[in-house]
Amino acid sequence: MITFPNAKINIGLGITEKRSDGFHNIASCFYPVNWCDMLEMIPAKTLSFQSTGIEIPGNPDGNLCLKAYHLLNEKYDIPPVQMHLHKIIPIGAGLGGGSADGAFAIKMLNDMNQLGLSIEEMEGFATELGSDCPFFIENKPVYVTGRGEVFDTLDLSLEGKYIVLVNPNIHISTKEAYSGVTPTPLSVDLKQLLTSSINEWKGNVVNDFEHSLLKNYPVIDNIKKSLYQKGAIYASMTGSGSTVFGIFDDEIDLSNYTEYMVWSGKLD
Ligand SMILES: C[C@](O)(CO)[C@H](O)COP(=O)(O)OP(=O)(O)OC[C@H]1O[C@@H](n2ccc(N)nc2=O)[C@H](O)[C@@H]1O
Ligand SMILES: Nc1ncnc2c1ncn2[C@@H]1O[C@H](COP(=O)(O)OP(=O)(O)OP(=O)(O)O)[C@@H](O)[C@H]1O
Repeated sequence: MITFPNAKINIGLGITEKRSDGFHNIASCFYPVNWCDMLEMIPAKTLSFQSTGIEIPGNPDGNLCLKAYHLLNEKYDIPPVQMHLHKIIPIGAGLGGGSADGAFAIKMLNDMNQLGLSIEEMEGFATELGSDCPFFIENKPVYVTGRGEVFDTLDLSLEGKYIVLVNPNIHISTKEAYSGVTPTPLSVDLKQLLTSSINEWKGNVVNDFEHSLLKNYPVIDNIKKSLYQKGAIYASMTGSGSTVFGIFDDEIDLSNYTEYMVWSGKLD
């Protein structure tokens, strides 16, 4: 079985409160984009994992695909699989790529072994893997609060809009990025803003990580400015960086981003 775990962007990201468990409460819109990894699992005699494509830092035993397997195996004693991840989504990039791999692994193992898990049960397992993981179970635009696992429907469709994602090859650690932010309650009704016209977003829909990170990494700031110069209706850093996205009505010329990792396409 093969699947294509996709990235997400954060449209607006309020970091509202530091929690007693060390995490932060956030408020954001998570929106799927089709920049994808490839994940294959086939039944095997022993459990194994290999990855190709972009090199993944750290020990392969800590890969979220394997962690997903162990999580389900603990409870359901599932047979071994051979896993192959072809990594394409930039890492430490605010795109939730690792989280998508973990969540898709849960969904694949559920299907392959006919575990019959509900969406809520899979989201519960995904939350154990990471804060961004549960979103990728349903994988549709939502308004998110809590640590990233509380979902509220959002009447927002950007279908047909053209999106450009530019990653300046900088790896930003999520933990460090959170430690550089002072949590503040939302000063606007983010959910309402998101469901108003996209033309209202510029300057109003804010990612709280930008304040510190755009100062520390001028290249991120410059990419954001260049996307606006190219006519973006809205541009922002996603998650804890370092990727910046711009939303446009039509395709744009990408020739001045050749030194970066870039993905563009229409939103679903
Ligand atoms: C920045 C976002 O991508 C926005 O969607 C997410 O909040 C990050 O989610 P993630 O990469 O899945 O992060 P996790 O693997 O759960 O946590 C990594 C570290 O980030 C910090 N962290 C993460 C999520 C959160 N809501 N509050 C936090 O403070 C914690 O220090 C945690 O130890
Ligand atoms: N499947 C995976 N893909 C990428 N990184 C993984 C994966 N599994 C585990 N990791 C570990 O997670 C670290 C990256 O986590 P990090 O949260 O910074 O990035 P991310 O998962 O690409 O998404 P984001 O930047 O949005 O948080 C890597 O350095 C690696 O050690």
